[in-house]
Order: sequence, then structure tokens, then C-alpha cells
Amino acid sequence: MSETAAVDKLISARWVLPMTNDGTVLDNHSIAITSNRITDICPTETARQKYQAQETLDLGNQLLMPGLINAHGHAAMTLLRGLGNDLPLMEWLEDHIWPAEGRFVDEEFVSDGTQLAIAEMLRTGTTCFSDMYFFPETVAETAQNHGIRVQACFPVLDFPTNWGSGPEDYFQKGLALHDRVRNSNLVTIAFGPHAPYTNSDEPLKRTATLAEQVDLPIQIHLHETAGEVQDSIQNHGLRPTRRLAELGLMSPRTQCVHMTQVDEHDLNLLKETGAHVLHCPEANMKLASGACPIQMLMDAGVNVALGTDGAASNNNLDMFGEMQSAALLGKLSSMDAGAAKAIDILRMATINGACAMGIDDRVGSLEPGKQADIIAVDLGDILAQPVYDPVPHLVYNTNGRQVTHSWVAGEPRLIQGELQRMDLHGLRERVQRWQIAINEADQH
Ligand SMILES: CSC[C@H]1O[C@@H](n2cnc3c(O)ncnc32)[C@H](O)[C@@H]1O
Ligand SMILES: [Zn+2]
Repeated sequence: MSETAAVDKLISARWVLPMTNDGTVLDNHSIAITSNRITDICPTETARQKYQAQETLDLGNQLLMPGLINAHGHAAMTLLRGLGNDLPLMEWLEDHIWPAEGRFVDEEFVSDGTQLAIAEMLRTGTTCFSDMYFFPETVAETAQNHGIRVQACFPVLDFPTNWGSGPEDYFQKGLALHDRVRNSNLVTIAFGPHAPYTNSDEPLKRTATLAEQVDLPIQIHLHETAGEVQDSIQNHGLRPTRRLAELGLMSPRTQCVHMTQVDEHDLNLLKETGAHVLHCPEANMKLASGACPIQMLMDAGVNVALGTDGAASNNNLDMFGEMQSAALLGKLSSMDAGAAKAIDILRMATINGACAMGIDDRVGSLEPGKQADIIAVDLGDILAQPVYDPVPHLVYNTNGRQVTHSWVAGEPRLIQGELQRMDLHGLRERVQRWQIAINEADQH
């Protein structure tokens, strides 16, 4: 009899969707995990003979896939969920969101709001998120404490905020944070210049130079609305994307959030520079900002990833819902049912997000050697029957509540629908206190 090999965990299920290249679905396969990495994916029968596991989990009629990657959001804005509805972007920001942030955002707000977001994200299948918010040190610490992967983008704006006094202060604090988390397996840092309209040329140029020096990504809201493009032409004589390119800010390290307005020149710039686009369909629809032409971008070879944006403009962080919205909006806006295919949408929510953040050597697909960031989705419920093909099923039928298990770097975060590391009772009480205070202030 041949010797069996020792592994930490062996997880088996009816389907495994590794999200490598062609979107193949493996039937009755197992994933072997040792320490924080995937070591093998093979038929369950083979795995039973080949491995001696400390822990085995047979998930039956479930599907294992890479944890979802929410490529753009503002986690702590969960505390502002539902504040200012049925408004366009600038009215929503100027009349409701920015006044509330000015009054309430501090470390405690960011800690509680980020915990609320992490609970929702882990509960609905996200194992890695990008965040652009004030007090990114608190975001990084909270993510690390709760065992979820994060790209924390530190804000850069022309003006002072509750987090700092201006661009130089933001750079200094952001880079110090990068130094502190350099060896973390879960946390990476990015520059987060908020938008072209909240940054003058100097901080944008400096962002480009510093990001190059320290080799970090840059995330920026860009071409969110037609008004933003018109204002830029009026104030700078250039469309925002061209202005950023001339300031040296468009490159493979750049993550452009929204891009609902894309003309031929913008498309060429995205192609030539290798910048990524982060699509947030639900926030774009809710604020009636426009629709990002995702099929045109993908056809041109631009990497498109998916994000929810903040819970105040969405109003949830469920990436399964976001995938469905991306597919439906992608088809409707191009009047082509063959556009925004399910497998492409799944790529946007997994491997493409990892590529945009420069962490695709670690996560985004299930492959030996990669980190064990895995989710299990229950496709056995009567409401999900019948299942002809799991790939379109995941995009057009599934919602985040069907996620039963998740692991980040091999560690369990959600088991049978139960979050493993969170005091939800205490969190609920703190959130209620924030709601009362914020609501009262918003009325005045
Ligand atoms: C500088 S921290 C992030 C900043 O962005 C604001 N914000 C949230 N959603 C959007 C959006 O869709 N477009 C532009 N800005 C947005 C958030 O409230 C923070 O102030
Ligand atoms: Zn945003």
C-alpha cells in the first residue's frame, strides 16, 4: 500500500470552480490545505487515498470557489447606510455624506463601521476587499484582527479632513502605515487620491512619483459622471483621464473606479497605459451616474474588476448581488444579451480584482501554491433547483446568503453560516448608538 501524505485540511464538494483560465467546473473534487496554502486539488476519491488530513469536511451539494474580491468600497460607510436616498452623486455627497463624515468620522467610527462591513462581507462570500477611507491605520488593524484580506487605500485630498491636515500629512501617514504592515500576509496599502476634482495637480503628480518609488497601487474615483468630465474640460481644458495621464498617474498600478464615461481617447489611454477599471454597477445605478461600458473595455483587453462602493450608495456589500447587477446592466447598456457573460463577471469578482491590486500571485483563483482563500456556496436548497450549469447559476440565481463557509489564508472565518471571530451582539449595540446620533444630526 502506498504511503499517505499529511495535510491540515481536506475540503470536498460536489463542484469546485477554480477560476483558472477557462472557467472549468470540477465534479466531486477536494482541496488539500496545509498551513495557509492550497497544496492540491484532485478528485475526492483520489484525495481520500492520497491524504491523511487533520480535518476533513465533506460539503455535499455545495460549490467551492475562490473568495470574492470587492475591489472598491468605503467599509466604514456601513454606518451611513440609507442616509440620503434618491439623490444624484454631488447632492448626496454635499448635503448628507460629507456633513456626517465631518461631524462623526474618527477612529471609533471607522473601527465600528469597518467591523460591520467585515461581518457583512465575510457573511456573503468576500474574503478580500479594497477600502478607501479616513484612518486607514484603523481599517488595516480591524481587517487584520478579524482575519480578512484588505487593500487599504489612504486618502489624498487638497484639503484637511478629520484624518489629517493636507496632502503632505496624508502622504507621511500613509507611507508610515505601509512601513508598519510591510510583512503582513493580509494587509497591503495603496494610494487613494479621492478624485481628480478634489485634487489639484501637485498632489496628483506627487502621488504618481511616490507610488513609483515605493511600488504601490493607486486607486482613484474617475469619470464617475458626465458632469465630472464637463467640469474638468471647463477647469483644466482636458478630460480627467487625459489630465491624469499628463500628470503621470495612468499606469498598470492605477485602479480607475467607475469610468461610466469612456470615449475613444479614454479607451486608448486605458489600453496603452495598462490601467485597471473597477466597476461599481449598483452605486452607478442608484446615483444615476451612468453605466461603465464593461464589454467594450474587456474586448479592448482592459482589466475590469468589480466593487460595491460604500454601503451608503448601494446599499449592501453582497458581491453576489453585485455580480448579477453587473451582468444585467452590462447586457442592457450594450443592448446585447451576449455581453457581460457569466464567466466574465465571475472573473471580475475574483481574479481580475486580484490583478488590479497586484496580488494575483497570491489570491483570486484556487491553485496549488496560492493562499487558501476559499468559499463554499450551497446550491442544494430547493430555491436553487435545478442546477444545469453552476457558472451562470452563481451569477443569475445565487445570493450572498447561500454562502455557508469561508476560509482566509486557510483559517475558518464562516462555518455553517456562523461568523467565527465576531461579537455581533456588542457590534449591534454600538451601531444602534451611531444611528441615533447620525440621524439626529442629519435632520438639522
Ligand atoms: C477620501 S475617503 C473616501 C471619500 O469618498 C466618498 N465617497 C463615497 N462614495 C463616493 C463616490 O461614489 N464618489 C465619490 N466619492 C465618494 C466618501 O464619502 C469619502 O468622503
Ligand atoms: Zn467610492
